[in-house]
Amino acid sequence: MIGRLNHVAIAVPDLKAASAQYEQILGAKVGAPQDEPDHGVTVVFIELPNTKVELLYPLGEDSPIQGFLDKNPSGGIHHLCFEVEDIHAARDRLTAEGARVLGSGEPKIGAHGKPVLFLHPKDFNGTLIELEQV
Ligand SMILES: CC[C@H](C(=O)O)C(=O)SCCNC(=O)CCNC(=O)[C@H](O)C(C)(C)COP(=O)(O)OP(=O)(O)OC[C@H]1O[C@@H](n2cnc3c(N)ncnc32)[C@H](O)[C@@H]1OP(=O)(O)O
Ligand SMILES: [Co+2]
Repeated sequence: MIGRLNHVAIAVPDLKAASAQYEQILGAKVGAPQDEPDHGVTVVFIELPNTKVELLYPLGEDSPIQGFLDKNPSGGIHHLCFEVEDIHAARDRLTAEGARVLGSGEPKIGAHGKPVLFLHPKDFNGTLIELEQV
């Protein structure tokens, strides 16, 4: 069911500093910040030959990543995003297997304009999983 690793997301305390680090110290191709109010984050994508890094910074009062940054003030790996062909079929299969789909259970449009869903970290070895339909 899951396909390619679309991105590894890192929550950061300072988006500008983290972007500069990837661009200047790690020599990566860093995109411009994108506000995603529907998700409560500002994101920066870093294109790599085989996947992407998604830098995340809280946007707005009730950002879903604020709790994570409060617990991890220097930042940390926040989630893995896997690609799926059919996000509704994936959701239904995962739910049938007892996995918790976060939010309403209906996919939202993510940063790439594709439907995304999130699976509870406690059901996947302490790792927040995002699914993106490609
Ligand atoms: C623009 C979209 C973009 C894209 O790629 O297209 C994105 O990726 S948007 C990314 C931001 N959106 C989300 O993360 C949505 C899904 N996340 C959530 O709903 C919350 O973050 C949630 C429910 C996973 C955690 O929320 P919160 O931290 O406020 O809740 P708790 O404190 O109750 O946490 C419960 C439990 O889980 C642990 N936790 C929290 N976040 C993570 C994480 N990222 N990885 C691993 N574990 C996590 C937290 O420490 C608690 O554990 P406990 O042992 O009980 O302390
Ligand atoms: Co993501």
